Amino acid sequence: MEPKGETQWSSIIVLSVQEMVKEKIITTVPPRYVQSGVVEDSDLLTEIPIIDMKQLCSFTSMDSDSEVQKLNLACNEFGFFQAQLCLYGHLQLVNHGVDPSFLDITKCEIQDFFNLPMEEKKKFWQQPNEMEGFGQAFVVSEDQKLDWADMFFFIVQPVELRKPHLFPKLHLPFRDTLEMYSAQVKSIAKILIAKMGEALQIKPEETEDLFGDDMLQSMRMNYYPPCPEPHQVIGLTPHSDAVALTILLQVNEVEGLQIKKDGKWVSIKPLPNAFIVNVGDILEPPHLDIGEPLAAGVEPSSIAMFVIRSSYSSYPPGSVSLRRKLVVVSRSSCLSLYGSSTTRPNIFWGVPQTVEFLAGYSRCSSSMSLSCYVYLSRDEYPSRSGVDACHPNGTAPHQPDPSPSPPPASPVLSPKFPFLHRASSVVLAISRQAVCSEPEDASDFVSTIFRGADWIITNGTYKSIEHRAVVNSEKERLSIATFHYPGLYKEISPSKSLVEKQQKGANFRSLTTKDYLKGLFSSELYGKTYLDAMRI
Ligand SMILES: O=C(O)CCC(=O)C(=O)O
Ligand SMILES: [Fe+2]
Repeated sequence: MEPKGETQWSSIIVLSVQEMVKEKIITTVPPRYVQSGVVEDSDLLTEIPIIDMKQLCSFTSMDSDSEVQKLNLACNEFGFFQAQLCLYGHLQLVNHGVDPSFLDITKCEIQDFFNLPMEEKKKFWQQPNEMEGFGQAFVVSEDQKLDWADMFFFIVQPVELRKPHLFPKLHLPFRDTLEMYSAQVKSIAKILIAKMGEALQIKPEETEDLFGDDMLQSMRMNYYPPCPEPHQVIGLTPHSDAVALTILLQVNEVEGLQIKKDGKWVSIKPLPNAFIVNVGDILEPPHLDIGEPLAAGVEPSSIAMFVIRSSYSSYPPGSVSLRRKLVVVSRSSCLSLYGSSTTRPNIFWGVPQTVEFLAGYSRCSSSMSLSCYVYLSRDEYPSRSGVDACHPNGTAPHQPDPSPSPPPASPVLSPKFPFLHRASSVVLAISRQAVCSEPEDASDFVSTIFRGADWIITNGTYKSIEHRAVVNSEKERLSIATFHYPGLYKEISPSKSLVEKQQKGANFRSLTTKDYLKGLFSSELYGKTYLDAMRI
């Protein structure tokens, strides 16, 4: 397999934060790293469920069952109120069978790797139109805020996808160490996925097929330098991992990982030599609560703002016509709601980019914002192109609203609507009222979208958790995340046996891991927006 092209993801090349901190005595944070929402101190500490791998794999069914049950129970702790099994997004893994002295060696060598002289590291730096190597990921615009971190990202498995100038060129014994680490972590991932499948009563053939020998594995080593103003920056932007399963190891003793629990950021205190396992988006459920239509005359309770960026779209231009279904709220009213607690933070406004199109519909409840996206072809919203005049400090200058034009005659998008289209940054607001103003159309519109959302493997069962990394003023922090995905050409879709069991009659979409990743890496990282964007 030709590695190039298959995994041709890219991120704009940026300077090394580690180098910047090393070379200059930095007393204030350069503007590009200053985040608009100052990172607040979190005294909250959470203990995440601990799963004992030895017990999980035990042949004594009693032990093994109870550990599988623990996996299930983890969900209740998170309080995701569904009668189904859910898995708490992060858990710690002990007794995982990886020799602690081997882990110590791995950690030391990762530290040495980041401490190589810049001349050496340059050989492994990202190249134009590449994502792998040293750098940052998800940088899609020259004005985008940057994380206070350097990373080294690369595909490890399958071997034929390794970039020739990266992994094979790593020095020894580091390369061998990583090779062994990769194999050991992969086998843990396989066991965990099999056990999750068992707990969910997914047919073993299904998980084995998806996560077989061709399973994709990548690694991301993170280096977070100390920062003179740690509350002004973010080490790693909030996100959920767009993978199936992440196995994370803290490389040094410095804490910084936080997860979002009940709407608050809480720190995780890792156990020594435990892996932190994180359920990714590919196993995450869609939220199907679409809410009640508003009664006539009732003001909309919420307006949602969304950004969708894209570098590609897979639907034929002009094939979608939803305009008649939606009334676009003026950008001024959108802005007046901007910053309210029911809308997402303002990061969306800070990134000027070319604009394609789109419309979104959302119902914001008090607890969470439910969202979905509908994409309109560019020529349906020509006047929206003013949106790219966003002001970098987080407020967008008001643009005149588009003048209404006659609604196109074509029908609401079909459930077969080709999927995966990420347009350049655009924010539109659609009021619930607007959607509800034409009840028939609205329900058609909404149900079409939500039917389409049923596509991720656990079909509404497991939960990926938003997390981030924060930094401190004293000490660098390092971690290594190993991501696991189905094979590059495997179709990601809800498990068939699970769908049958749940009798939901899901009308789900599927797409290959390759397309999924292509969409992912063409956008800025932010919270669960990628997953949300896939909910069409
Ligand atoms: O550094 C950490 O603890 C988190 C890393 C992470 O979430 C990631 O690499 O996806
Ligand atoms: Fe992550």
